[in-house]
Amino acid sequence: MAAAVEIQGITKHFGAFEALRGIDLTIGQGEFFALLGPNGAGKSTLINLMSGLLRPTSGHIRIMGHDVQSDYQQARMALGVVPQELVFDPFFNVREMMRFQAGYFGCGPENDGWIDEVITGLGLADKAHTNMRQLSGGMKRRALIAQALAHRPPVIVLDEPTAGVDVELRQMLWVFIQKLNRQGHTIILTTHYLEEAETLCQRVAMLKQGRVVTLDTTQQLLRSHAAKQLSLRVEGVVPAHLQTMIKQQQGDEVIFNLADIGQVEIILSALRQAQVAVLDIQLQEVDLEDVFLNLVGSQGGQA
Ligand SMILES: Nc1ncnc2c1ncn2[C@@H]1O[C@H](COP(=O)(O)OP(=O)(O)OP(=O)(O)O)[C@@H](O)[C@H]1O
Repeated sequence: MAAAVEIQGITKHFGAFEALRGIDLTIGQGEFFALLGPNGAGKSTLINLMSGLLRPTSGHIRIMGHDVQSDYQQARMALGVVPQELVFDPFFNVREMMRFQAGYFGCGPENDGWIDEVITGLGLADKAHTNMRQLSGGMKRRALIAQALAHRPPVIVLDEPTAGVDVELRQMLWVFIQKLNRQGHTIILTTHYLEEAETLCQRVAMLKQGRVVTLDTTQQLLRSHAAKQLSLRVEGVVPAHLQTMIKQQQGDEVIFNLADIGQVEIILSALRQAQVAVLDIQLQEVDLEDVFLNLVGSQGGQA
């Protein structure tokens, strides 16, 4: 698979602080890729390096084969970044803003069909002639997504695109982005909604303190981090030899990590022998959130 994004030996220091400590990552063309990590892990810094807003301390990034520093114009044209913050030009309406943005990347009237497709796909059709400053917060968010897509970039980066947006926009955005992905666009997503990454993304990189701590397919990550969990309500003290399998214990509720389904019988018979009564049983699938917390912890960022 040809590379959409190649990140080689990237470090980024802010003074003495090392925000990125050597990132190597290749994202293939047509992938739907998740970049995950706790607050401060370095996701936005990496995205700002990809878009050329920041310069790396060392290393190289290429977008669709174009070096972000030595071939900035081509690299930037290949990339559409939906930023976290709502920053917009208050003087344009939605369509004008998109035309202006596309024009900045050298697109002319031939691009208008695409602009209409994006406006419709994001549910902005009846707001196309509304001035940006008159849009509600949710509509502004849609318009900013549209703006990032205006020049039809092959690589699309979505930095927390659904933070604080309503369910309707979230669903509409994902239907549209999945359609673009099927058409061949590469999608890179950072999100705190891990179920989104689990549903949408084929591969996941997890960042912690400026390093990639895990890089794998979503399926493999879920498979390799204990396929299931057994949640029990018990009366009595769980025997010591089962303690290493316990993921969490609160009051009478105990959650066990299962490496395989055969361990259910082992746990239940050990409890029976120890005369611990089982009041309730639930078998649960592990989700990406469990994997994430296992690997990076909730305090995985850097102070
Ligand atoms: N301009 C800057 N000057 C100094 N430190 C910075 C600067 N930009 C980012 N940092 C630091 O670099 C680290 C990584 O920040 P970054 O914003 O990339 O994290 P993040 O993973 O995107 O976090 P979040 O999920 O909160 O958006 C943080 O500790 C942050 O404080």
